[in-house]
Amino acid sequence: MNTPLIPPRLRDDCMAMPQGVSWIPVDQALTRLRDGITPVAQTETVPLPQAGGRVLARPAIARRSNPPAANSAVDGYGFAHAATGSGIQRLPLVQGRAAAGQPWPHAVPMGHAIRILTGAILPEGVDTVVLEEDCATDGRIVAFDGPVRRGANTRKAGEDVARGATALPAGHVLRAPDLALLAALAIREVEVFRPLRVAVLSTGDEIVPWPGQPAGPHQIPDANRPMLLELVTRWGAKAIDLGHVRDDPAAIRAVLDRGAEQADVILTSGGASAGDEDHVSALLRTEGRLSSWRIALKPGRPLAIAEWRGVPVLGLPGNPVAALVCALVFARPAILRMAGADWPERRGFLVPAGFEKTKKAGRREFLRARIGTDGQAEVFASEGSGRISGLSWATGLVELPDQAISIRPGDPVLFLPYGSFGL
Ligand SMILES: Nc1nc2c(c(=O)[nH]1)N[C@H]1C(S)=C(S)[C@@H](COP(=O)(O)OP(=O)(O)OC[C@H]3O[C@@H](n4cnc5c(N)ncnc54)[C@H](O)[C@@H]3O)O[C@H]1N2
Ligand code: MOO
Repeated sequence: MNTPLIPPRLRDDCMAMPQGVSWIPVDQALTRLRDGITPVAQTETVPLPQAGGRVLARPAIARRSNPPAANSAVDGYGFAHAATGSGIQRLPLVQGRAAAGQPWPHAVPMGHAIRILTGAILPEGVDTVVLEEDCATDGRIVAFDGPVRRGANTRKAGEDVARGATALPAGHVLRAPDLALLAALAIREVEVFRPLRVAVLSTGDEIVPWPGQPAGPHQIPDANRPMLLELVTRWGAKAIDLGHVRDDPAAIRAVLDRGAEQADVILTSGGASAGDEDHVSALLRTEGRLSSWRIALKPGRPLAIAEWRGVPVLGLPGNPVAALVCALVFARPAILRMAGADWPERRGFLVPAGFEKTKKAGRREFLRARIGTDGQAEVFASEGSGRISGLSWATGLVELPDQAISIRPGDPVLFLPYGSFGL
């Protein structure tokens, strides 16, 4: 007699795991990922104007001080403090002037003053400057109300950075303000790590590559690939577009091989979970080295962290929302660290929740969010992982801790602006 089939109790929760199987907490998966990373070793020297977005391979050492010499912080009149006191001061003016780029080459006699402009090197005999707005003058004498503070309105040589000091450490990603700093310190070129090569690949029989034929009703345009290529480019990597492959293990294997030859890291999307056509995770498990899979994360639980022919692979879930969240939370720190930068921790700030939510304990959740005019975090109306419009609606993510179970309006929640992920 046939035994009747007995299904498990209906839970309708894709985070509910079979007996004995546990989800890997996000922090543990991130630690494993970080520990498995070997940063690129090759470096190159590039001229400063081309160094934006690159990662310093050596500390940047100041070749000159900033400022190089003591100078005036304002337009005014300079003199030796020792010759002044309390009450109205009247000092004869030296007939000349010290301006930025036009230093006064003589000494200013004790008890005299000189017209001086912002940025001008303090002439010999000058250690203090009084603002022109605080002075009266007839061109021969300058008068002001004392006492003035010794050294007022002046900047000391090297008060910002002294020659020989470390201006920026190795591992620093150069941004626009850093180029200003290094230029000021006469650093004309920098040694940086070579750009990381990141290959991006989409999978799925339903996916129509872009640019491609018009999509039929059973097909959808490839939304993940343009997103991921743009992200990795923004993160300073050289993006390698491996295109789109069908749900065919042989074809996916061949493209992963190509990726492992051409790139330092491979990002795939789709086929990460455990369905009949989820070949990416299956291949990574059987022929690669899968280190983490099934992460206690929503969205993005099927994220696969693995190696293919020695090259790290992040098998991102196909749902675009999950693909973005996994890219920001996992791929970004991995890519930056591999590129030689410090491992970036997620940085956000606490804001009052402008929403109410219950969640299961034991999973990290990321919600599409933005800050409303009241300063509270609003979340997108749907948590559906295919609702791509919410990604554009949002200006960041709210991260809910593993153990949180209920969030009420006004509770502090962590808001991670897109900008904190380099978007
Ligand atoms: N029985 C279960 N089914 C699913 C589970 C589960 O635990 N049990 N997990 C769900 C979750 S969560 C996600 S996320 C998806 C992830 O699955 P895959 O990584 O295997 O992704 P696919 O099945 O290939 O695609 C999912 C979804 O995303 C669309 N997609 C895929 N690639 C793209 C692309 N490049 N651009 C735009 N959209 C894309 C695809 O058409 C599917 O609709 O699995 C759930 N299922
Ligand atoms: O969690 Mo899936 O990763 O919903 O999109």
